[in-house]
Amino acid sequence: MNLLEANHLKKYFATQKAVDDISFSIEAGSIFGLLGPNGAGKTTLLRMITGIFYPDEGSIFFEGKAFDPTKDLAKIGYMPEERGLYKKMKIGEQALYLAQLRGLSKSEAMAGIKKWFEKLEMQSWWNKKVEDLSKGMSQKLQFVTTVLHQPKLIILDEPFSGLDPVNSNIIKDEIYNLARGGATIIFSTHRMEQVEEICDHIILVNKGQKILDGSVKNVKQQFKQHLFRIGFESEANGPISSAFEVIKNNPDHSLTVRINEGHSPNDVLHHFLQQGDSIISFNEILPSLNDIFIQLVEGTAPSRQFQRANGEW
Ligand SMILES: Nc1ncnc2c1ncn2[C@@H]1O[C@H](COP(=O)(O)OP(=O)(O)OP(=O)(O)O)[C@@H](O)[C@H]1O
Repeated sequence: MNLLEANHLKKYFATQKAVDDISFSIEAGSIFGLLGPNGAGKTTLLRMITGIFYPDEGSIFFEGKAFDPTKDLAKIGYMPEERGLYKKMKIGEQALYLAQLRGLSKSEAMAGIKKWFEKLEMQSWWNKKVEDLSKGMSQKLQFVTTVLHQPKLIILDEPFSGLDPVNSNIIKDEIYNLARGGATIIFSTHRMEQVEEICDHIILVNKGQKILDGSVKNVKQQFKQHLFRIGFESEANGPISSAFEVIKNNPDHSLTVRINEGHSPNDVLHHFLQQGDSIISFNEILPSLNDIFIQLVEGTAPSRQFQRANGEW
């Protein structure tokens, strides 16, 4: 079941087509990556999903019904890229205030804050002011205030910016836990390695248009270049065949090969076995999301790691 469906959304600012006919759907309980370069239209899309902007055209459905910000916003937690915390307010009071603003009673809010502050080791922060927190600490506070009211849809714009690796992992685990508990997550970022690790499904937007939509697995399959890395016990005897092209002879007795059209991985294995080579590993090399992103957004060739550097492989 889809928690959210966006149909042909358009938002123009004067002549700037910030979002130009974008449609997508988000399955309930999934982690959905909204990707795109600077100025692509991500924030504008998120602002429409959170009722900050009305679309010029198109429609949004939330839980199968036309999106109604007055009713549905209580079920959404949005952590925008520009953080909105009151600098002079104490941390505990602020969390309490924001939770009540999102519909929790004081006792529900207190219980939630206690649970989250313990989980994220923030208990000693209660009487500190926001202005006394580091960037990473205020990021954690913002995360807590986003999820405290147990929203069905959690929208996180660059949630790891400013976090050290330990805190990034803690927040990442909590994102998984929230999804496992049934929440749906929209995750907007430029950091492709995090997307690859966390997201089930992605869309890539560029210049206001959607240019890619699919599961992380399918997208990587779609852009694969038939590259394989074959490990040998000792140097391969006969690395010449019409079935493949050697892209790189690696120092660890392995070859990176590209399989030629009309041939299969079995043909490659067959060739080396016939040559009497002892194969110890055989792995497909799929492009990283970073490669795919750069290829689609910049129009450059993929798999930079396999491009010639100074004429050498
Ligand atoms: N309120 C606005 N008024 C005029 N133009 C706007 C407004 N908001 C966004 N834009 C323009 O719309 C386009 C998309 O902007 P948006 O903020 O949605 O991009 P983004 O993908 O979130 O970028 P970033 O990754 O840099 O945050 C940009 O060209 C931007 O200048």
